[in-house]
Amino acid sequence: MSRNLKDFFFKQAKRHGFLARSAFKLTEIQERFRVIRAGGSVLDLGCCPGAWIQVALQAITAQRASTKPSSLILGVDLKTCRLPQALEGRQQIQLLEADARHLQAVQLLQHCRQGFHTVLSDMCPDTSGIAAADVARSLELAGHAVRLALSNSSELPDGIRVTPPDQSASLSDAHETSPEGPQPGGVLLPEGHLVVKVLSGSGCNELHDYLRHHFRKVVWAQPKASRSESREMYLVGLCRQLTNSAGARTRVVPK
Ligand SMILES: C[S@@+](CC[C@H](N)C(=O)[O-])C[C@H]1O[C@@H](n2cnc3c(N)ncnc32)[C@H](O)[C@@H]1O
Repeated sequence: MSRNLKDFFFKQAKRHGFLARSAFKLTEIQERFRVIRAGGSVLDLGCCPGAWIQVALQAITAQRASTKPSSLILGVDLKTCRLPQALEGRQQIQLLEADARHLQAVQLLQHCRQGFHTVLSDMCPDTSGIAAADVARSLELAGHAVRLALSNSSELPDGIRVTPPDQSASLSDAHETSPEGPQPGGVLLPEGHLVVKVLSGSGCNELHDYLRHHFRKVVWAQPKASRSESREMYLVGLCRQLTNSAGARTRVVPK
């Protein structure tokens, strides 16, 4: 991105009262793919300083849907996220200070029992400047976001290391069981959407291919507000599909 464009997004963020220019990345993704729905629930991994929370709040409260009980944003970050006063009091926003690599889906479902309509991850590691190492660490974080969303860590592509899920932490009490077929693991509801940041490099295509088994459509997005020197890209998985044990997709009826 040119210096001018960089200044443009910085100024725009100030003008619109966004906490960071990153707001425009999610805004662009939302305008293109409608990943967040009015009245929906959103898990925002790596939420600090809170610009995506601001964008998500606008989306879930659109069409006067704010009073729906499902309307919630759960922001997770390693750091303490201090939101401005105007946001702090909003009942739709909950914050959790935690390392996403050590979280289990059941812990997140305690905040939103039905599951989330949208899972976002803008998590990124502190970069070292060594491209291969940075890509690997960003893929690891992306892998954890995918694990929490879908909870099928044993199927994650080679090269993506994730903490093994706690087998004792059963999700069966969080998602209804049905004799008709496979049930969702993780926190993402059937037909829900996923947005995950990765630094492009080795392993990204494998993650893309993996997600294709779980979503009706998977696309790459590179928002204009991303810095041109940055390798960051977003994988967008649209409409989660359930898979059976053989990996075949099953038609799901949205809740
Ligand atoms: C680019 S910032 C996110 C910006 C945010 N989307 C916004 O618009 O305000 C990346 C965040 O990921 C967080 N992060 C990195 N590793 C994490 C981890 N393992 N668990 C939780 N958060 C993490 C960092 O603390 C940082 O705040």
